Amino acid sequence: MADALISLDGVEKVFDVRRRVGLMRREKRQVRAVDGISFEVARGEVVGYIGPNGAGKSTTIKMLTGILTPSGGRLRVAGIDPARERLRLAHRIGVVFGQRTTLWWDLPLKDSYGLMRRMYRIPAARYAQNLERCVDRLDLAELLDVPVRQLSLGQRMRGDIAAALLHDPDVLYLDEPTIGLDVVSKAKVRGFLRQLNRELGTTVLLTTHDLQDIEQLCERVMVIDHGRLMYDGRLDGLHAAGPAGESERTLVVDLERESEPIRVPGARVVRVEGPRQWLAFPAGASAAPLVAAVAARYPLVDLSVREPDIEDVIARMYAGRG
Ligand SMILES: Nc1ncnc2c1ncn2[C@@H]1O[C@H](COP(=O)(O)OP(=O)(O)OP(=O)(O)O)[C@@H](O)[C@H]1O
Repeated sequence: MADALISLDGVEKVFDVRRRVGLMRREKRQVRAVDGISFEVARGEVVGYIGPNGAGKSTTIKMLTGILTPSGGRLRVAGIDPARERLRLAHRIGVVFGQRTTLWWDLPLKDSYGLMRRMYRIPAARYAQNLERCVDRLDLAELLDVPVRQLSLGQRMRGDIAAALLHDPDVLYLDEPTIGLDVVSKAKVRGFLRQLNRELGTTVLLTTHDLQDIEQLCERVMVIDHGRLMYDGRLDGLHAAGPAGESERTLVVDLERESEPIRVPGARVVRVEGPRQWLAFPAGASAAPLVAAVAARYPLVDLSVREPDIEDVIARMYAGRG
C-alpha cells in the first residue's frame, strides 16, 4: 500500500503467565495474544477491528500506541516504531478508551484541555481552533466548567474524544467509544466521527462490540480471533465469508391472527410469537416469490425483511473455522 499510515507485518505478542497449581507448585504458561498479524491501513480510512472477548484487540491497540512491545514482527505507525519512539508517536496519535478516561477527574474539562495543550506543546492558534471545533461539534460549551467527575458517561466520552483531538493526530484509536452510552449519545459520537473523517481525513481504528458502530462508520472491517486475522475486507463481504449457504435473511410476517406455522417452499419458520412469525430463507435468494406465496395463502397484516445480523454471521464464521 503506497500511503499506508499503519502497517503490521507478522506482529506477535506472547505473554508469560504464571499460575498456581495446588499449594506449592507454580506453572508457567505462554499466552499468544497476537499470533502473527499483518495488515495495512491507508491514510483516511475508518477501519473496524472486531472479535470476541480475549481475541487480542486491546493487545494490538496497545502495541500500536507503544504501551506494549511486540514479541515479534514489524510494526509502524506514521513511519514510527511505536515501542522505540513512544513520545514522538504520541504527537501523531489520539487514543480514547471507552472504559477509562484520560481527563483529570477533579478538574473542570477546560483545565484538563489546558494541561493537554502544555503536554503536547500545541501552538495557541491551533489549540484555539481545534478546541472551538470540538466544543461546537461535540456540544461541550455548557460542560467546560464542570469537573469531570460530575459529567454523565456520554458527556465524559465526548469530553475524552475532544481531548484526543486537540493536537491534530493523524490517527485516532477508539476502544469501545460507545460502550454504556444511550441511543442519543451514541448517535452524537458516531455523527462527530463521520464528520471528522470527512472534513479532516483523520484515520480511525475502531474496536467495538456494538455492530451498529461498525455499520454506521466503517467501510472496512477486520475480524480477529485467537490472535489471528480471520477476515479483512468490506463489511458486506463478511456475509459471504461465512460457511457457504448458511447466511440467511428473515421474513417477518404479521398475520391477522395466531395460526399454525406457515408452510411455504424455500423458507422455514424459526420463531412464532402470537400472530407474528419469522421465516428464514437463504440470503442470496429473492424475497419476492416467498412474499407472493405467503400472501396467497395466509391472511396478512404486514411484512418486512430483516438482513442477516452481522453478529450472527461472525459467530457462524468462527464456528465454521474453529
Ligand atoms: N498483561 C497480560 N498478561 C497476560 N495475559 C494477557 C495480558 N493482556 C492480555 N492478555 C491475554 O491475551 C489475550 C488477548 O487479550 P486482549 O485484551 O487483547 O483481548 P480483547 O480482544 O481486547 O478482548 P476484550 O474484547 O475482552 O477486551 C487474552 O487471553 C488475555 O487474557
